[in-house]
Amino acid sequence: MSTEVREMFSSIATKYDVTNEVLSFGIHRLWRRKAVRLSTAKEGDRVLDCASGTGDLALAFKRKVGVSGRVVGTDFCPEMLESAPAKAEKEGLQVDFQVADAMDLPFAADSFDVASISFGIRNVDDPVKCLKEMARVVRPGGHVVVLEFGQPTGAFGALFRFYSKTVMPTIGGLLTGNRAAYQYLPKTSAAFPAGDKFLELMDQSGAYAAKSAHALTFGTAYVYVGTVR
Ligand SMILES: C[S@@+](CC[C@H](N)C(=O)[O-])C[C@H]1O[C@@H](n2cnc3c(N)ncnc32)[C@H](O)[C@@H]1O
Repeated sequence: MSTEVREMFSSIATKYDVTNEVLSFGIHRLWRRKAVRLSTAKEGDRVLDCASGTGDLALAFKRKVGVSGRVVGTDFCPEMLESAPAKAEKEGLQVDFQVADAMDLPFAADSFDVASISFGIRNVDDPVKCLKEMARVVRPGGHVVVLEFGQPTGAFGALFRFYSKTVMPTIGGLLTGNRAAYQYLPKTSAAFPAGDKFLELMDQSGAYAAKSAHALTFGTAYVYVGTVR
């Protein structure tokens, strides 16, 4: 499974940002800012962004923690990370990008104040193991922040399901040449635990003293925040 996921992201890596921008109408930027706010990260903090991809959330954290802070972005797909250092340099931001699996992080316990993962946890083989591993590298009292798609309900939900099942694969396919990757996205989002169900996964990890779920854009996405034991 993880090899297939890595190959899929490798195949869309160079077109990932532009496709993201088009398909989300730029809203992903607001969601990332909200995730940074909810993390309570502050100037000087050490932040690890897992499954960082092209680095957008890592860059958002670096803007927050400033020059005295440290941000590391990791991903198990080197091709996804390829454009991230140049994006950071263009903005004059110092972020360290490394290849690493979010379920087996090459960092000592308690190395970070915050660990994050955006639109990544849905793709890992074992989300509970990942939540546990992210908590391991964060100091007690620090935060793990997860940004992930949800399943909006009502009229907006119906519109979103139509959009994600028809428009997304068509536009995503045209822009990246990999229609299947943009069929995978709505399919996995529809099946992945959202809201209270995701909080149950956090409980199962046994790693969090407190947890909360914050719905974004009528539940299209959620930010989950866990306080590490
Ligand atoms: C949809 S992209 C999200 C990228 C980025 N976080 C963002 O918000 O745009 C999912 C990313 O998760 C990465 N990924 C999936 N499973 C992973 C794992 N087990 N360890 C590290 N990265 C993983 C993929 O390589 C891909 O870059």
